[in-house]
Amino acid sequence: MRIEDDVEQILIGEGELAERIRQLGQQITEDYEEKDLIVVGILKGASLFMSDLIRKIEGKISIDFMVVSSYGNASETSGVVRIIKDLDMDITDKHILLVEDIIDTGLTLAYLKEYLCNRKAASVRICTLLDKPCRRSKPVEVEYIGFEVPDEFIIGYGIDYAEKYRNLPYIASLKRSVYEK
Ligand SMILES: O=P(O)(O)OC[C@H]1O[C@H](OP(=O)(O)OP(=O)(O)O)[C@H](O)[C@@H]1O
Ligand code: HPA
Ligand SMILES: [Mg+2]
Repeated sequence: MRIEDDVEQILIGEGELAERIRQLGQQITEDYEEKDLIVVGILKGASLFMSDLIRKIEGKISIDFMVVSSYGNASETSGVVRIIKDLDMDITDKHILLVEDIIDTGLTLAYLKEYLCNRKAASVRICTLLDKPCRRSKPVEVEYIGFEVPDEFIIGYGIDYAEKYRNLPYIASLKRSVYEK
């Protein structure tokens, strides 16, 4: 079976992604002018978005990564946010921008925001490529949003189902028959 056979619908194409990421980069550049900024990518999902976004941010930023997981191979959250790799850097008095691929229930980002605020960062803001607001169970403030997506299981551009489909260059919905069997 080809990977495309599991795609229900392409929701956001490559061109649209590139243009929105350019706009986000410009906005972040303006908002953090003269500030000591660490951009933190949340792996694995944000890997592609992070690498494209930071190339659209001007200025002397630093980058770091965390590896966090709560979905595993399932299509619903386990409810437990596991930190598999923590930050390498000391974030005391630094401005932190968390970069995520998708906010769904809000559990992951609410947990991470509190976790980093407790480490005495100067500020912690969130930039997510996708927002699925209809599924939110944990409210969390998000400063930068790329696109809103419907209540479908999303794949592509870094986002997986059971560790597959991250390599699709666009954002798509996954056929129900794939995750409901
Ligand atoms: O708002 P929530 O319901 O918490 O869902 C969002 C989180 O779920 C996904 O991570 P996942 O646990 O699948 O890890 P991954 O990035 O390695 O795929 C996604 O990358 C977000 O981090
Ligand atoms: O729709 C989704 N797709 C993949 N991973 C996710 N994690 C939260 N929501 C999703
Ligand atoms: Mg995942």
